Amino acid sequence: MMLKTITMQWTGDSLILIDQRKLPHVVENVVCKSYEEVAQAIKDMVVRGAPAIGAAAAFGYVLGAKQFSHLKGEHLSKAMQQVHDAIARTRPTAVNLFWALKRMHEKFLAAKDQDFVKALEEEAMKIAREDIETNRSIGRHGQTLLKDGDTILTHCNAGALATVDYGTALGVIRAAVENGKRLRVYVDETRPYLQGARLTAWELVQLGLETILICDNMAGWVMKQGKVNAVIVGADRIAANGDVANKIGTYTLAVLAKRHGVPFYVAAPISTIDLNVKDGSQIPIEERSHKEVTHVGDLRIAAEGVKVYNPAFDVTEHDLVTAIITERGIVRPPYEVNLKRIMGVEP
Ligand SMILES: CSC[C@@H](O)[C@@H](O)C(=O)COP(=O)(O)O
Repeated sequence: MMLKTITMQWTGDSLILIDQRKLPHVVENVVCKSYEEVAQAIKDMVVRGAPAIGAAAAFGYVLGAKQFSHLKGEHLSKAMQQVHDAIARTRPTAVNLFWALKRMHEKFLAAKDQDFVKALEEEAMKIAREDIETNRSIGRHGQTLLKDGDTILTHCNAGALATVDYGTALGVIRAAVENGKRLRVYVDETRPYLQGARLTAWELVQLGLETILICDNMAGWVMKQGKVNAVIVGADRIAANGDVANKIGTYTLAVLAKRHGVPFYVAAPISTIDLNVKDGSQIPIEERSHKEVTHVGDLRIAAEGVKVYNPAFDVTEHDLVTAIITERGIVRPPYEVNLKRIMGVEP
């Protein structure tokens, strides 16, 4: 069983990840041969973006199963729980990580006495292939919201690199272009980790789109000048009421979009919706290293001794979200009812 995309390759006994920390200057891979190495790669952001983290976690779980395949009964169950927990501890906000691990763990529990490694590998491949299909479908639905000549603003990276392939927010843009619409895209640099400048700009330029990089604090002025027709972002977790956790700075953009009458769209798979979380206040927000703020790359830019606050995500309240684009269609308010409906859960 093999899989090869820009973001990841599954060879059967290793997960090869493009090292997103080094892009766009260096295109280099990190080879993971154990679940511990996959967990470290997620934690260190070799691989990042909610759907990509989910798929990588699933393959990490398979590697764990291979490492412990000599065990039986209780010993095996304990070891697989340990694999699950080690990968789950890496990053707290993107629910796709927990969604994929739950799916893998349930498969393991159901497979038990059969060839569980084979069953798990099949499940991980299914998660990865489904993700590609899902993103294409998000694109098909989302592109209907855009028209020829539109200018889009996006934040962070919700492209092929943040998924197994194709992307969510960038998937919508790609699908529109594939449908013959000419688009221009403003890309927020996305301080402090610079996913926009380093990853999204790289992807869009390769796709041949007119791509304009701006600093995050320019978005308001660009909107005020009437240069933006729609904002499209991805999501790390969507609460039952439609509140959206996404990369820090997303909330600011949503407020600005409201102020300027610009539609604010969130493109995300159903696996990003967490009905167990009532509203955004219950979503855990990851705080990352102070060095991401005090430094650009390895260059220190802030005074020694300064205090730092570095939340990696924020929550945009549902009333600021014009629509949520999923693989099953476009969801509009009231989200409380319509998200459940699209997920096939009784409201
Ligand atoms: C399709 S990716 C959606 C989100 O995961 C993305 O916008 C984002 O916030 C990524 O954050 P990151 O910290 O780079 O993993």
